Amino acid sequence: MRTESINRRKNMPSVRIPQISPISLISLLYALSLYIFYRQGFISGATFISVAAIVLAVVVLFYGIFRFGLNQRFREPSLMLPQLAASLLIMLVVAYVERTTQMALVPFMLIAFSFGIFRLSTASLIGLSLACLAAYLSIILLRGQAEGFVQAFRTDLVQWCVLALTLPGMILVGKQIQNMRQLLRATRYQLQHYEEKSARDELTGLYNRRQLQTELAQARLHADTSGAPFSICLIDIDHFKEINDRNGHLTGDTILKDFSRTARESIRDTDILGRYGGDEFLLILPDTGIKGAVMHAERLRVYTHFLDFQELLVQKNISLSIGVAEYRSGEKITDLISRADSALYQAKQMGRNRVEWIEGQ
Ligand SMILES: Nc1nc2c(ncn2[C@@H]2O[C@H](COP(=O)(O)OP(=O)(O)OP(=O)(O)O)[C@@H](O)[C@H]2O)c(=O)[nH]1
Repeated sequence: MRTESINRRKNMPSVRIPQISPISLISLLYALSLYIFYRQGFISGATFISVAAIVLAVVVLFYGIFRFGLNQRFREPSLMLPQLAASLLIMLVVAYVERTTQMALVPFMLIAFSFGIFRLSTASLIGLSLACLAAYLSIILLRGQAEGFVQAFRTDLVQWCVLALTLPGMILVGKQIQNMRQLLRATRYQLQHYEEKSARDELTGLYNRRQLQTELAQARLHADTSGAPFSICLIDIDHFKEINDRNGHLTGDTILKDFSRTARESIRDTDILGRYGGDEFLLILPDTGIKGAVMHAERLRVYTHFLDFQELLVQKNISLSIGVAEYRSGEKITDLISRADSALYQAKQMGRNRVEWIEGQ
């Protein structure tokens, strides 16, 4: 079917160049900020080089993991938690070793967390926040013990309190964003579902008349731009009124469904079959001229004629009359359908159970 083939095309894997993750970028920016500390004489060259080397190693490690698809082996392939934990750990260790870098700790920590709120569960976010706060408090206390609980210790403690009050706010915002994303995803899914449903005929599951008009317009556009031919077959089940009258409307419905299923199975992936109305069906054959279309129609007619409806029908079989027409460049779709309809009328007039087409196309 057409939708399936479109979906298949849409779902084809595109060549993706692995990128550096946002968290790795934050770590690199953090290393860059340390360069400023170093240039201004706040930290030693050795510290800067060591931190830069560690950050680079972590970035390369995660890049490699994503590049070779090793992340797919994990339950959460974005590896947000380990990435975030690694980057926060580096910042905390540096803050412990070089006190002045604490200035950069809070803003970078908040930026790192802001990425986490898109991927991590609330429980993971709370856990990570508590771990960070505990580690940061330990650093402050350890340093206070070593240097004495003086003014600097109180400043650090105030900064810690501010962070402790900011992080829950951040988690709250994150939860709101996650809820909104979930709602958006559900709405998009529902919209797709309704779109798909509105294009289908309820009884047979085939495209309905409205969708067929869209498909015909697309086929016409494609033919006009590419110069490739396309043809249509207007298919009608013979004496369907009689089938209904003799076997009941419900049996008629079953025949329509069974025929639709087998017809769908007998056409190419690129062909489009829809219910044009009542017992009439329309088959669009892209890249097919009149000869090919007549062949297709004839095959479908024979195929259908040999379908065994012994358990449903007194007359055991159904037959089709089919009118075929090839698109003439620039003509209106209504004219194309009208020619197929004339051919179908001819087929009915000539005794039914046959394929006809209008000569001189
Ligand atoms: N069971 C069932 N019948 C339907 C449905 N839609 C239309 N019909 C019936 O299909 C029949 C179509 O009959 P006609 O258009 O007269 O054509 P026919 O009996 O096939 O005669 P020919 O086309 O000349 O061979 C009508 O009796 C409709 O009521 C449907 O969804 N289910």
